[in-house]
Amino acid sequence: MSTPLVVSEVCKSFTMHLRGGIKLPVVENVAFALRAGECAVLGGPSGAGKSSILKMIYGSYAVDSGQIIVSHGEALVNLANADPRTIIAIRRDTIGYVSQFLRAVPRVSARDVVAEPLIARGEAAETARQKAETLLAQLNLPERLWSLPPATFSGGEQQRVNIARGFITDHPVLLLDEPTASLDKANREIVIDMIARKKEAGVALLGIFHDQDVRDIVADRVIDVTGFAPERKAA
Ligand SMILES: Nc1ncnc2c1ncn2[C@@H]1O[C@H](COP(=O)(O)OP(=O)(O)OP(=O)(O)O)[C@@H](O)[C@H]1O
Repeated sequence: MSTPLVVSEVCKSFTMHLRGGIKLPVVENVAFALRAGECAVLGGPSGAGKSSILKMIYGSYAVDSGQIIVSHGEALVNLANADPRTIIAIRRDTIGYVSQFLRAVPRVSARDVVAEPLIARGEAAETARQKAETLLAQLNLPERLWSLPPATFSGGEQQRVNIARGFITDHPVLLLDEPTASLDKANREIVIDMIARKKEAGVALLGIFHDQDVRDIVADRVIDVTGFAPERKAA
């Protein structure tokens, strides 16, 4: 079984420039590997560093030290020191990310927001839009909303657009930050089903799910982030 992501010895602290430059360590020596076809879940209390770990893997947060090795096409790339162009290419082709909140682009329809990652990978616009519609229908987003910009949608509607956008490509690694937080039970079950299908397709998923029921269903294993707490190491 392939291992598309290996995290080792990753440390992260935040420097508070407005507080005299003090350093707040968040996680130390983060280490785990993600296998194709599994869904691992980051566990631990609020503030333990779960979102920070996802953001480092997506290249949104810088890494202080350590390695995040991702299989990108034929190459192995260390995301911890990758240049911005490489990070953009990895986001286009290798690592997908569903955040908790949709960053809505003004005047772009929900259909096009969802289709955009496929078009960026070279898919014909019409094919991408059709696939977007299929996903939006699957997620029960009313058809009358498809041609509207999502800025005025409800929280749950925006989240479904976000999920469709994250799931439309066949990225080998998919990061999920609370993808079901604003959804009702019926739509949560649809997303659980979509996660299962990604696993069957060999995608490696890493998620944060505060909803215990969802977590119990989707998680093949839980990575306890408290094990990477700086305080514990010092003790
Ligand atoms: N951009 C930032 N600047 C400064 N501190 C930050 C930043 N992002 C996160 N932190 C701090 O890092 C710590 C870990 O935050 P993080 O969001 O990763 O935790 P979490 O486990 O995902 O929490 P939650 O379950 O509440 O979402 C917190 O103390 C938080 O205040």
